[in-house]
Amino acid sequence: MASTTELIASRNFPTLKNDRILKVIRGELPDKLPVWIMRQAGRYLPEFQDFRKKHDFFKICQSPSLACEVTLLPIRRYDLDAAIIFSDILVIPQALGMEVKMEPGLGPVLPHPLTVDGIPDLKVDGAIQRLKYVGEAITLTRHKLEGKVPLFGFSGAPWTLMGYMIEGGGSKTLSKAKKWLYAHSKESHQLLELLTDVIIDYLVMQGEAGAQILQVFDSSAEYLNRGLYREFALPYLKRIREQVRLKLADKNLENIPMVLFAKGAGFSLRDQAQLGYEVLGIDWTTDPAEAREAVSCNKNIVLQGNLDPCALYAPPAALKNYTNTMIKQFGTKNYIVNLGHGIYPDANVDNVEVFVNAVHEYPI
Ligand SMILES: Cc1c2[nH]c(c1CCC(=O)O)Cc1[nH]c(c(CCC(=O)O)c1C)Cc1[nH]c(c(CCC(=O)O)c1C)Cc1[nH]c(c(C)c1CCC(=O)O)C2
Repeated sequence: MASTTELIASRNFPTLKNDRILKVIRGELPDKLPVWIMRQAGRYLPEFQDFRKKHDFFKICQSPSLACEVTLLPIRRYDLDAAIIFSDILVIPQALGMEVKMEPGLGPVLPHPLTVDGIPDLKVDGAIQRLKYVGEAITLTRHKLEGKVPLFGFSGAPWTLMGYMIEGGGSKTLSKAKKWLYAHSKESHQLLELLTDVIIDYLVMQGEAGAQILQVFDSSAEYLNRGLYREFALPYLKRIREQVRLKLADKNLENIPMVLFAKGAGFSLRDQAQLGYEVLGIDWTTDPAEAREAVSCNKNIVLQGNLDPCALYAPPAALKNYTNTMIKQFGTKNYIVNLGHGIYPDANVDNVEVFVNAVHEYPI
Protein backbone atom coordinates (compact mmCIF):
# COMPACT_ATOMS: atom_id res chain seq x y z
CA MET A 1 0.00 0.00 0.00
CA ALA A 2 1.16 3.54 -0.78
CA SER A 3 2.31 5.74 2.09
CA THR A 4 -0.08 8.29 3.57
CA THR A 5 1.88 11.12 1.96
CA GLU A 6 1.53 9.49 -1.45
CA LEU A 7 -2.16 8.87 -0.87
CA ILE A 8 -2.71 12.52 0.06
CA ALA A 9 -0.70 13.71 -2.92
CA SER A 10 -2.67 11.55 -5.34
CA ARG A 11 -6.02 12.54 -3.78
CA ASN A 12 -7.24 9.38 -5.40
CA PHE A 13 -10.20 8.91 -3.06
CA PRO A 14 -13.15 6.58 -3.70
CA THR A 15 -16.16 8.24 -5.37
CA LEU A 16 -18.73 9.54 -2.91
CA LYS A 17 -21.96 7.53 -3.09
CA ASN A 18 -24.06 9.33 -0.48
CA ASP A 19 -23.81 13.07 -1.10
CA ARG A 20 -27.04 14.13 0.63
CA ILE A 21 -25.30 16.57 2.94
CA LEU A 22 -23.20 18.12 0.18
CA LYS A 23 -26.30 18.38 -2.01
CA VAL A 24 -28.14 20.28 0.72
CA ILE A 25 -25.18 22.62 1.08
CA ARG A 26 -25.20 23.24 -2.69
CA GLY A 27 -28.86 24.23 -2.41
CA GLU A 28 -30.12 21.08 -4.13
CA LEU A 29 -32.88 18.81 -2.88
CA PRO A 30 -31.62 15.36 -1.71
CA ASP A 31 -33.73 12.18 -2.01
CA LYS A 32 -33.95 12.02 1.80
CA LEU A 33 -33.06 14.44 4.56
CA PRO A 34 -29.49 13.86 5.76
CA VAL A 35 -28.76 13.08 9.39
CA TRP A 36 -25.66 12.59 11.53
CA ILE A 37 -25.09 12.86 15.28
CA MET A 38 -22.56 14.88 17.22
CA ARG A 39 -20.43 12.44 19.27
CA GLN A 40 -21.79 9.57 17.20
CA ALA A 41 -18.63 7.56 17.88
CA GLY A 42 -18.93 7.85 21.64
CA ARG A 43 -19.57 6.04 24.87
CA TYR A 44 -23.23 5.16 24.19
CA LEU A 45 -21.89 2.53 21.77
CA PRO A 46 -21.00 -0.73 23.55
CA GLU A 47 -18.35 -1.41 20.90
CA PHE A 48 -16.72 1.95 21.74
CA GLN A 49 -16.72 1.07 25.44
CA ASP A 50 -14.98 -2.21 24.63
CA PHE A 51 -12.42 -0.28 22.65
CA ARG A 52 -11.80 2.11 25.54
CA LYS A 53 -11.14 -0.80 27.91
CA LYS A 54 -8.18 -1.68 25.72
CA HIS A 55 -6.90 1.77 24.68
CA ASP A 56 -6.24 5.12 26.30
CA PHE A 57 -8.42 7.93 24.88
CA PHE A 58 -5.60 10.01 23.37
CA LYS A 59 -3.81 6.86 22.17
CA ILE A 60 -6.88 6.19 20.01
CA CYS A 61 -6.79 9.78 18.72
CA GLN A 62 -3.07 9.56 17.95
CA SER A 63 -3.12 6.22 16.22
CA PRO A 64 -4.62 6.63 12.72
CA SER A 65 -5.72 2.99 12.42
CA LEU A 66 -7.49 3.04 15.83
CA ALA A 67 -9.08 6.46 15.20
CA CYS A 68 -10.26 5.20 11.82
CA GLU A 69 -11.77 2.06 13.31
CA VAL A 70 -13.69 4.05 15.94
CA THR A 71 -14.89 6.56 13.33
CA LEU A 72 -16.40 3.67 11.38
CA LEU A 73 -18.24 2.07 14.35
CA PRO A 74 -21.45 4.15 14.10
CA ILE A 75 -21.36 3.99 10.29
CA ARG A 76 -21.45 0.20 10.43
CA ARG A 77 -24.35 0.20 12.87
CA TYR A 78 -26.59 2.98 11.51
CA ASP A 79 -27.67 4.49 8.21
CA LEU A 80 -25.97 7.81 9.01
CA ASP A 81 -25.23 10.33 6.25
CA ALA A 82 -21.78 11.42 7.46
CA ALA A 83 -18.81 10.22 9.46
CA ILE A 84 -16.82 12.51 11.77
CA ILE A 85 -13.19 11.76 12.42
CA PHE A 86 -12.57 10.43 15.92
CA SER A 87 -10.48 12.99 17.79
CA ASP A 88 -11.00 15.74 20.35
CA ILE A 89 -10.92 19.52 20.35
CA LEU A 90 -8.21 19.38 23.03
CA VAL A 91 -5.54 17.96 20.72
CA ILE A 92 -4.69 21.60 19.91
CA PRO A 93 -3.70 22.60 23.48
CA GLN A 94 -1.74 19.32 23.56
CA ALA A 95 0.10 20.22 20.37
CA LEU A 96 0.89 23.61 21.92
CA GLY A 97 2.72 21.79 24.69
CA MET A 98 0.02 21.56 27.37
CA GLU A 99 -0.62 18.29 29.14
CA VAL A 100 -4.20 16.98 28.69
CA LYS A 101 -5.50 13.85 30.42
CA MET A 102 -8.87 12.18 29.99
CA GLU A 103 -10.00 11.25 33.51
CA PRO A 104 -12.74 8.62 33.82
CA GLY A 105 -15.91 10.26 35.14
CA LEU A 106 -14.30 13.71 35.10
CA GLY A 107 -13.64 14.38 31.44
CA PRO A 108 -10.61 16.27 30.20
CA VAL A 109 -8.13 17.67 32.75
CA LEU A 110 -5.22 20.03 32.04
CA PRO A 111 -3.11 19.77 35.22
CA HIS A 112 -1.13 22.94 34.44
CA PRO A 113 -3.63 25.54 33.22
CA LEU A 114 -2.44 28.52 31.21
CA THR A 115 -1.46 31.66 33.11
CA VAL A 116 -1.31 35.17 31.69
CA ASP A 117 2.50 34.98 31.77
CA GLY A 118 2.47 31.58 30.11
CA ILE A 119 1.35 32.62 26.61
CA PRO A 120 4.92 32.98 25.23
CA ASP A 121 5.67 29.41 26.35
CA LEU A 122 3.00 27.94 24.08
CA LYS A 123 4.79 25.98 21.38
CA VAL A 124 3.26 27.31 18.18
CA ASP A 125 6.20 26.30 15.99
CA GLY A 126 5.67 22.79 14.72
CA ALA A 127 2.15 22.50 16.18
CA ILE A 128 0.59 21.46 12.86
CA GLN A 129 3.36 18.94 12.32
CA ARG A 130 2.57 17.47 15.76
CA LEU A 131 -1.09 17.19 14.67
CA LYS A 132 -0.25 15.33 11.47
CA TYR A 133 -1.66 12.13 12.98
CA VAL A 134 -5.16 13.65 12.60
CA GLY A 135 -4.53 14.16 8.89
CA GLU A 136 -3.28 10.59 8.57
CA ALA A 137 -6.40 9.29 10.33
CA ILE A 138 -8.55 11.33 7.95
CA THR A 139 -6.78 10.05 4.82
CA LEU A 140 -7.00 6.46 5.99
CA THR A 141 -10.66 6.82 6.97
CA ARG A 142 -11.54 8.49 3.67
CA HIS A 143 -10.27 5.34 1.94
CA LYS A 144 -11.83 2.89 4.38
CA LEU A 145 -15.22 4.59 4.02
CA GLU A 146 -15.12 3.60 0.34
CA GLY A 147 -17.25 6.62 -0.51
CA LYS A 148 -20.14 5.43 1.65
CA VAL A 149 -20.61 8.85 3.31
CA PRO A 150 -18.65 12.12 3.47
CA LEU A 151 -16.11 12.64 6.25
CA PHE A 152 -16.13 15.60 8.64
CA GLY A 153 -12.98 17.09 10.08
CA PHE A 154 -13.28 19.51 12.99
CA SER A 155 -11.63 21.88 15.42
CA GLY A 156 -12.54 23.66 18.62
CA ALA A 157 -13.15 27.40 18.23
CA PRO A 158 -10.66 29.88 19.72
CA TRP A 159 -12.86 30.93 22.66
CA THR A 160 -13.75 27.32 23.59
CA LEU A 161 -10.10 26.24 23.48
CA MET A 162 -9.07 29.31 25.50
CA GLY A 163 -11.65 28.31 28.11
CA TYR A 164 -10.29 24.78 28.59
CA MET A 165 -6.69 26.00 28.61
CA ILE A 166 -7.31 28.56 31.37
CA GLU A 167 -9.83 26.59 33.46
CA GLY A 168 -7.75 23.41 33.27
CA GLY A 169 -10.82 21.37 32.29
CA GLY A 170 -14.58 21.70 32.22
CA SER A 171 -16.16 24.45 34.35
CA LYS A 172 -19.68 25.42 35.40
CA THR A 173 -19.07 29.17 35.00
CA LEU A 174 -15.86 29.65 32.99
CA SER A 175 -15.18 32.50 35.43
CA LYS A 176 -11.38 32.16 35.22
CA ALA A 177 -11.39 32.43 31.44
CA LYS A 178 -13.98 35.22 31.53
CA LYS A 179 -11.85 37.05 34.06
CA TRP A 180 -9.18 37.27 31.37
CA LEU A 181 -11.67 38.92 29.00
CA TYR A 182 -12.39 41.67 31.53
CA ALA A 183 -9.07 41.97 33.37
CA HIS A 184 -6.56 40.98 30.69
CA SER A 185 -8.24 41.83 27.44
CA LYS A 186 -4.97 42.49 25.59
CA GLU A 187 -3.57 39.07 26.51
CA SER A 188 -6.96 37.49 25.72
CA HIS A 189 -6.81 38.86 22.19
CA GLN A 190 -3.19 37.76 21.91
CA LEU A 191 -4.15 34.20 22.88
CA LEU A 192 -7.23 34.14 20.65
CA GLU A 193 -5.14 35.40 17.75
CA LEU A 194 -2.54 32.68 18.32
CA LEU A 195 -5.21 29.97 18.53
CA THR A 196 -6.92 31.30 15.39
CA ASP A 197 -3.69 30.99 13.41
CA VAL A 198 -3.21 27.39 14.53
CA ILE A 199 -6.86 26.47 13.91
CA ILE A 200 -6.72 27.85 10.34
CA ASP A 201 -3.67 25.74 9.44
CA TYR A 202 -5.07 22.73 11.28
CA LEU A 203 -8.33 22.84 9.31
CA VAL A 204 -6.50 23.37 6.01
CA MET A 205 -4.30 20.37 6.83
CA GLN A 206 -7.44 18.29 7.48
CA GLY A 207 -8.89 19.46 4.16
CA GLU A 208 -5.71 18.51 2.35
CA ALA A 209 -5.81 15.13 4.04
CA GLY A 210 -9.30 14.48 2.70
CA ALA A 211 -11.92 15.97 5.03
CA GLN A 212 -15.01 16.86 2.98
CA ILE A 213 -16.73 19.14 5.50
CA LEU A 214 -15.18 21.02 8.42
CA GLN A 215 -17.02 21.83 11.64
CA VAL A 216 -15.91 24.39 14.22
CA PHE A 217 -17.18 23.62 17.73
CA ASP A 218 -17.72 26.71 19.87
CA SER A 219 -19.17 24.68 22.70
CA SER A 220 -18.56 27.35 25.33
CA ALA A 221 -20.25 30.17 23.42
CA GLU A 222 -23.12 30.02 25.92
CA TYR A 223 -20.97 31.62 28.63
CA LEU A 224 -20.65 34.88 26.70
CA ASN A 225 -23.24 37.56 25.96
CA ARG A 226 -23.70 39.30 22.65
CA GLY A 227 -21.17 42.04 23.40
CA LEU A 228 -18.46 39.64 24.54
CA TYR A 229 -19.20 37.25 21.67
CA ARG A 230 -18.85 40.13 19.21
CA GLU A 231 -15.53 41.18 20.67
CA PHE A 232 -13.87 37.88 21.57
CA ALA A 233 -15.35 35.29 19.22
CA LEU A 234 -16.93 36.51 15.99
CA PRO A 235 -13.90 38.29 14.46
CA TYR A 236 -11.79 35.15 14.95
CA LEU A 237 -14.49 32.84 13.61
CA LYS A 238 -14.78 35.07 10.55
CA ARG A 239 -11.04 35.05 9.97
CA ILE A 240 -11.00 31.25 10.26
CA ARG A 241 -13.65 30.91 7.54
CA GLU A 242 -11.99 33.42 5.23
CA GLN A 243 -8.47 32.09 5.64
CA VAL A 244 -9.40 28.44 5.24
CA ARG A 245 -11.11 29.36 1.96
CA LEU A 246 -8.08 31.34 0.74
CA LYS A 247 -5.47 28.83 1.82
CA LEU A 248 -7.30 25.92 0.17
CA ALA A 249 -7.56 27.95 -3.03
CA ASP A 250 -3.82 28.69 -2.84
CA LYS A 251 -3.22 24.96 -2.76
CA ASN A 252 -5.50 24.48 -5.77
CA LEU A 253 -7.98 22.59 -3.65
CA GLU A 254 -11.75 22.94 -3.95
CA ASN A 255 -13.61 24.95 -1.35
CA ILE A 256 -14.68 22.79 1.61
CA PRO A 257 -18.02 23.68 3.21
CA MET A 258 -17.81 24.68 6.86
CA VAL A 259 -20.21 24.39 9.79
CA LEU A 260 -20.13 26.66 12.82
CA PHE A 261 -21.73 25.18 15.95
CA ALA A 262 -21.82 27.89 18.59
CA LYS A 263 -23.58 26.14 21.43
CA GLY A 264 -25.95 28.34 23.39
CA ALA A 265 -25.30 31.35 21.16
CA GLY A 266 -28.77 31.61 19.69
CA PHE A 267 -28.45 35.28 20.69
CA SER A 268 -25.90 35.79 17.92
CA LEU A 269 -27.37 33.81 15.01
CA ARG A 270 -27.92 36.95 12.94
CA ASP A 271 -24.21 37.76 13.32
CA GLN A 272 -23.16 34.16 12.72
CA ALA A 273 -25.07 34.09 9.42
CA GLN A 274 -22.70 36.72 8.04
CA LEU A 275 -19.37 35.03 8.77
CA GLY A 276 -19.19 32.98 5.55
CA TYR A 277 -19.95 29.54 7.04
CA GLU A 278 -22.22 27.54 4.76
CA VAL A 279 -23.94 25.81 7.71
CA LEU A 280 -24.85 26.93 11.23
CA GLY A 281 -25.40 24.33 13.95
CA ILE A 282 -28.39 25.09 16.15
CA ASP A 283 -28.35 23.92 19.76
CA TRP A 284 -31.36 22.33 21.43
CA THR A 285 -32.36 25.48 23.39
CA THR A 286 -33.07 27.48 20.22
CA ASP A 287 -36.49 27.41 18.59
CA PRO A 288 -36.16 26.22 14.94
CA ALA A 289 -38.57 28.82 13.55
CA GLU A 290 -36.80 31.61 15.42
CA ALA A 291 -33.45 30.32 14.15
CA ARG A 292 -34.71 30.47 10.53
CA GLU A 293 -36.00 33.98 11.13
CA ALA A 294 -32.70 35.10 12.68
CA VAL A 295 -30.63 33.92 9.69
CA SER A 296 -33.05 35.16 7.01
CA CYS A 297 -30.47 37.79 5.98
CA ASN A 298 -28.56 34.96 4.29
CA LYS A 299 -30.85 33.04 1.93
CA ASN A 300 -28.33 30.29 1.20
CA ILE A 301 -27.53 29.34 4.74
CA VAL A 302 -28.14 25.75 5.85
CA LEU A 303 -29.21 24.98 9.42
CA GLN A 304 -28.18 21.84 11.29
CA GLY A 305 -29.74 20.47 14.47
CA ASN A 306 -31.33 20.48 16.98
CA LEU A 307 -33.16 17.64 18.73
CA ASP A 308 -32.66 17.70 22.49
CA PRO A 309 -30.22 14.83 23.17
CA CYS A 310 -32.56 13.84 26.02
CA ALA A 311 -35.36 13.16 23.50
CA LEU A 312 -33.52 9.88 22.87
CA TYR A 313 -34.75 8.77 26.32
CA ALA A 314 -38.38 8.97 25.11
CA PRO A 315 -40.32 5.88 24.00
CA PRO A 316 -39.86 5.24 20.23
CA ALA A 317 -43.26 6.58 19.15
CA ALA A 318 -42.77 9.82 21.08
CA LEU A 319 -39.21 10.18 19.76
CA LYS A 320 -40.56 9.84 16.23
CA ASN A 321 -43.09 12.58 16.94
CA TYR A 322 -40.44 14.91 18.36
CA THR A 323 -38.31 14.31 15.28
CA ASN A 324 -41.18 14.96 12.86
CA THR A 325 -42.23 18.11 14.70
CA MET A 326 -38.67 19.42 14.62
CA ILE A 327 -38.35 18.78 10.86
CA LYS A 328 -41.67 20.51 10.24
CA GLN A 329 -40.45 23.54 12.18
CA PHE A 330 -37.13 23.77 10.33
CA GLY A 331 -38.64 22.97 6.93
CA THR A 332 -37.02 20.42 4.62
CA LYS A 333 -35.04 22.93 2.55
CA ASN A 334 -31.49 23.92 3.56
CA TYR A 335 -31.58 21.52 6.46
CA ILE A 336 -29.31 18.84 7.94
CA VAL A 337 -30.73 16.89 10.87
CA ASN A 338 -28.66 16.42 14.02
CA LEU A 339 -29.03 16.60 17.77
CA GLY A 340 -28.81 19.98 19.48
CA HIS A 341 -25.62 18.86 21.28
CA GLY A 342 -23.56 15.66 21.60
CA ILE A 343 -25.32 12.38 22.31
CA TYR A 344 -25.21 11.31 25.98
CA PRO A 345 -23.23 8.26 27.10
CA ASP A 346 -26.38 6.50 28.37
CA ALA A 347 -28.44 7.05 25.20
CA ASN A 348 -30.40 4.05 24.03
CA VAL A 349 -28.74 2.45 21.00
CA ASP A 350 -32.04 1.30 19.51
CA ASN A 351 -33.52 4.76 19.77
CA VAL A 352 -30.66 6.13 17.67
CA GLU A 353 -31.97 3.91 14.88
CA VAL A 354 -35.53 5.12 15.50
CA PHE A 355 -34.28 8.70 15.16
CA VAL A 356 -32.29 8.04 11.96
CA ASN A 357 -35.16 6.12 10.37
CA ALA A 358 -37.69 8.81 11.29
CA VAL A 359 -35.54 11.37 9.47
CA HIS A 360 -35.15 9.21 6.38
CA GLU A 361 -38.86 8.38 6.28
CA TYR A 362 -39.85 12.04 6.37
CA PRO A 363 -41.42 12.96 3.01
CA ILE A 364 -39.60 15.78 1.20
C1 LIG B 1 -16.24 20.35 24.34
C2 LIG B 1 -15.69 19.24 23.45
C3 LIG B 1 -14.68 18.31 23.80
N1 LIG B 1 -14.49 17.50 22.70
C4 LIG B 1 -15.33 17.87 21.69
C5 LIG B 1 -16.06 19.00 22.12
C6 LIG B 1 -17.03 19.77 21.28
C7 LIG B 1 -18.35 19.12 21.21
C8 LIG B 1 -19.19 19.26 22.43
O1 LIG B 1 -19.49 20.40 22.82
O2 LIG B 1 -19.56 18.23 22.99
C9 LIG B 1 -15.43 17.30 20.34
C10 LIG B 1 -15.38 15.85 20.18
N2 LIG B 1 -14.97 14.90 21.07
C11 LIG B 1 -15.05 13.67 20.51
C12 LIG B 1 -15.46 13.83 19.18
C13 LIG B 1 -15.43 12.66 18.20
C14 LIG B 1 -16.22 12.60 17.03
C15 LIG B 1 -17.70 12.36 17.28
O3 LIG B 1 -18.10 11.19 17.35
O4 LIG B 1 -18.46 13.35 17.32
C16 LIG B 1 -15.70 15.19 18.96
C17 LIG B 1 -16.23 15.90 17.73
C18 LIG B 1 -14.73 12.40 21.15
C19 LIG B 1 -14.83 12.28 22.62
N3 LIG B 1 -14.38 13.17 23.53
C20 LIG B 1 -14.60 12.67 24.79
C21 LIG B 1 -15.18 11.39 24.69
C22 LIG B 1 -15.50 10.45 25.83
C23 LIG B 1 -14.32 10.17 26.69
C24 LIG B 1 -13.94 8.74 26.93
O5 LIG B 1 -14.08 7.86 26.06
O6 LIG B 1 -13.41 8.49 28.02
C25 LIG B 1 -15.33 11.14 23.32
C26 LIG B 1 -15.87 9.91 22.68
C27 LIG B 1 -14.20 13.33 26.06
C28 LIG B 1 -14.43 14.77 26.18
N4 LIG B 1 -13.88 15.71 25.38
C29 LIG B 1 -14.32 16.95 25.76
C30 LIG B 1 -15.17 16.78 26.90
C31 LIG B 1 -15.87 17.90 27.64
C32 LIG B 1 -15.21 15.42 27.18
C33 LIG B 1 -15.85 14.72 28.36
C34 LIG B 1 -17.31 14.77 28.41
C35 LIG B 1 -18.02 13.97 27.35
O7 LIG B 1 -17.66 12.84 27.09
O8 LIG B 1 -19.00 14.51 26.81
C36 LIG B 1 -13.96 18.20 25.08
